[in-house]
Amino acid sequence: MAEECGTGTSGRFNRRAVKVGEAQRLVLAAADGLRCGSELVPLRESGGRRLAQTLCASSDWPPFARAGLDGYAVRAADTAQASPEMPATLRVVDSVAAGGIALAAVEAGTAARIMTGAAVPEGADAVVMLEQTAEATLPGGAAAVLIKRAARPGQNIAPRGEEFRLGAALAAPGTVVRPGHVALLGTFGYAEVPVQKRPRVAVFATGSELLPVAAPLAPGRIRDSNSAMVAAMIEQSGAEPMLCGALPDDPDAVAAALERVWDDADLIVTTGGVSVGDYDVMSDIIRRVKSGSWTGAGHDEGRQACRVLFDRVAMRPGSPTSAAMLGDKLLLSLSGNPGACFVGFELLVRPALQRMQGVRDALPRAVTARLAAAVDKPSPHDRYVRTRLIYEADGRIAADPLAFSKSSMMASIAESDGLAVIPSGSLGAKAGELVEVLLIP
Ligand SMILES: Nc1nc2c(c(=O)[nH]1)N[C@H]1C(S)=C(S)[C@@H](COP(=O)(O)OP(=O)(O)OC[C@H]3O[C@@H](n4cnc5c(N)ncnc54)[C@H](O)[C@@H]3O)O[C@H]1N2
Ligand code: MOO
Ligand SMILES: [Mg+2]
Repeated sequence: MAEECGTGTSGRFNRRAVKVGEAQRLVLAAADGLRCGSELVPLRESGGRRLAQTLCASSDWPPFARAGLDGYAVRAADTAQASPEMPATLRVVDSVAAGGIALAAVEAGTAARIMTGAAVPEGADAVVMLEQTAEATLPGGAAAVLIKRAARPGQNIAPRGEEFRLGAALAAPGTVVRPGHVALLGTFGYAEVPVQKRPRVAVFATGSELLPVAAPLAPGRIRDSNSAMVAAMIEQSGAEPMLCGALPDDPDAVAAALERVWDDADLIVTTGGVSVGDYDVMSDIIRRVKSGSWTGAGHDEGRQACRVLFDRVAMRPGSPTSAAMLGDKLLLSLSGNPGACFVGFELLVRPALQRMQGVRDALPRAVTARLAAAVDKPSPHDRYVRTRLIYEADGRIAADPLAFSKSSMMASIAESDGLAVIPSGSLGAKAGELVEVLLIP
């Protein structure tokens, strides 16, 4: 079937590996042109989304000077000489609950009973907690309060604008909305929140050996686990997966399937079929792109315009990972081997999705860690080894390379929270060596 794709075997082995950093630069530059725009969502649905613009305080916060506890609003000067033996006696002119407004100002010799969160009445400059007061009655029957200790001006009052001034920035574009942001946005009246639209990502597995997850195993066949894994990673990146199932090893069927999702997808991710084998169908598509046309005759010209970004990356696992622009769509073709598919996603797809959501700093974050065990496999390319990070008591980090970490293996994927970068050319790395570890969310 691969021979029918138009280019035969010529060019099959003619693939120049680009460095990982170069592949990331190419993908991020492409993703910059794939911004998905913004939308308004109700505040309660904004958690986990990325802000589309800087959001600002719509008032001072707090919006009025308010009591920090239950007590009496007083003029500090009236209490300057107060002591347990000689308390200051103040006439109580009002009682203010949170949400209420005092009808009377606090003038010399008076106080207002006040509850936590209530607006401090005019004239008062301190609040004395209930526990430091006693109720009394003045000759003539008016209510009074005894203050047993001098109050400091400003005590137990949150002044207007203490936390935020009107117009202060609350969060920058690209910020992931966390529960604390939701609280701020609610406080400032953002019933709807402008967030980045979720990129829609079409996911195709390729390989005639693949069975749906629900199917029983059959001789020589395996279930398509990459689609579900990639969909989970897409969701974790704030985007929306469109699962398109498994495609047979037939380039025309693949081209037709890519065209079917064209209008709905912002990005297309495929897994499998990128190496040099007879049935490696995505390599056929990439070779068609190289030769200038991937759709076949009679198709939309805009879709035909196409360009290969790279068809090999200097990394292990995932060296055959390929990328192309098909018209204005970005195609990222990951290896079929689950370990390589996972690493390819972390290094290339997640950064692309972040950038499409307005994140400048889209590449994986890295820490320096000490290898807990040797990785003694030499490699012509930088090797990204699935590891478990151990945060030690002295603040140092150890990286424990996981077993069953071959490209074709899955057991280590679930357990890994980092990719230790073992530089190319070496004999690997010894236990105790310091290495860079890319963090996996
Ligand atoms: N002669 C050479 N052979 C291979 C080379 C090479 O350079 N020369 N590269 C090897 C490397 S490195 C990798 S990585 C793989 C890449 O393979 P493909 O991306 O072409 O993937 P497939 O051939 O389709 O499948 C490989 C493997 O993964 C299984 N697979 C595929 N899709 C899924 C899926 N959706 N869910 C679970 N498992 C999947 C598939 O059955 C195969 O076992 O090529 C090496 N070969
Ligand atoms: O580069 Mo492949 O992904 O090692 O197995
Ligand atoms: Mg293959």
